[in-house]
Order: sequence, then structure tokens, then C-alpha cells
Amino acid sequence: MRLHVVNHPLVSHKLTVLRDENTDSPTFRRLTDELVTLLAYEATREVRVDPMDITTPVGPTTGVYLAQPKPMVVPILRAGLGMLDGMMRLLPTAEVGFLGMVRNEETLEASTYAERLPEDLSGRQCYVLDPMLATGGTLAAAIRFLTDRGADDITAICLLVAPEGVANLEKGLEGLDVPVTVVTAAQDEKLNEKGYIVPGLGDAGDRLYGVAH
Ligand SMILES: O=P(O)(O)OC[C@H]1O[C@H](OP(=O)(O)OP(=O)(O)O)[C@H](O)[C@@H]1O
Ligand SMILES: O=c1cc[nH]c(=O)[nH]1
Ligand SMILES: [Mg+2]
Repeated sequence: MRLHVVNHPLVSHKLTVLRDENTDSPTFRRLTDELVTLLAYEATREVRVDPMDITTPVGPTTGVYLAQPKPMVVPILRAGLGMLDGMMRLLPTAEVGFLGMVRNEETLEASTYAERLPEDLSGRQCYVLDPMLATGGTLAAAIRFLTDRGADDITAICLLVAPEGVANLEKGLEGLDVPVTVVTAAQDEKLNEKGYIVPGLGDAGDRLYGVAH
């Protein structure tokens, strides 16, 4: 697994405002959207393209075009949904599949409650969207789900990661013969006793959409 921390002053600035407990939901949603677009620029560095012949007003040339099959963008509900528009702005022709996953806040185990994805993802590059990589359980399960269906290249975009989660994810993906990259705005200090990222930004889903019941 490759971890890529995007080191850019605009990313750091937006992340600082996002972390601030005084930032309200509308601002939090807007900043998430803006941050994702910046991270997506880095995350799509290896997106597959094919050569394409075109003619400019001045003459013929060869450029590139996004390859088939199209990339698959997979937001992890609920919080990952807040990252979808920012990603699709950069990859408007991608397809979108959904995974609904929730972490039990007592045991910290992730479970899947919904999925809407093609049965066959052979040869597909997948971009997983989830703002928080905390214990890593959710992302490990999501990646296994996609590779079990044939996905052959996975890039996850997370706003924040915890070092413990990165280590767990590496362990959880041992033996997997598929390249996995995690692109993030920051690797934070640690997890607290409740499995929250410190200093983090709190509960991403709640800050985007209100308190879950
Ligand atoms: O790395 P982990 O320890 O597995 O935790 C991270 C997960 O927890 C949060 O989702 P949550 O379960 O709160 O669901 P929500 O998006 O519906 O709020 C977050 O969006 C990740 O999916
Ligand atoms: O810090 C964390 C950990 C898990 N889920 C969140 O939303 N935030
Ligand atoms: Mg949540």
C-alpha cells in the first residue's frame, strides 16, 4: 500500500478551517467539496488513458482520452457522499457505485448495510471516497469488497488518516495482489480511546449531515 500525503498550503488552510469546531455544516460541506477536488487531482495521477488523434484549428495531433472501462467512483455512505461532487467535477464521465458501511461505535467493527455496484469490476480502476481512515476497518472491508469483484487498481481518498489505521490497513491487505494507494490531506497524531482521530475533525458524517440516530 502506498500513502500519499498531499502537501500544499491551500490543502492545509482548508483543512484547518474544516477541523475548527466552530465551522458550521454548510461551510464544512463546501470545504470538503473543495478539498476533495484538490486531492482528486493527485489521486488521478495514474488514471488510465488511451491515445487519441484529433485535429486542432492548426493541424493534426495526438492527445489522450480516458480509457475504457471507465473509472468507478465509490463513496462510502454516509460521510463519503460529501466527497462525491468534488470528485465528479474532475472525472465527470466516471461511473458511481455505492457502499453503505457503518462502524459499531462500541466494538469499532465495520459492517456493510447497502451496496449498489456492478457484480463484475474486472479491469476497473476504483476510487474510494471516505473522509476518515481511523482504525482502517471500514476501508479494508471496502477494498476487499471491490477486489473480490475484480477491481484491479484501488485509490482511496481520505481527508484524514490515523497512523494506527494505516498500519491496520496494511496488515488487512496482506497477500492482496492489487495496487492500493491512499491519498490524504494529513496523517494525524493518533486515535483516542473511542477510536476517533486526534486532533482530527470529530465525526465527519455528523458534521456533514447532522447527528445520526
Ligand atoms: O477507520 P474506521 O475505524 O473503520 O472508521 C472510519 C469510518 O467511520 C466513519 O463512518 P461512520 O461509521 O461514522 O458512518 P457515517 O459515515 O454514516 O457517519 C467514517 O466515515 C469512516 O467510514
Ligand atoms: O475521527 C473519526 C473516526 C471515525 N469516524 C469519524 O467520523 N471521525
Ligand atoms: Mg459517523
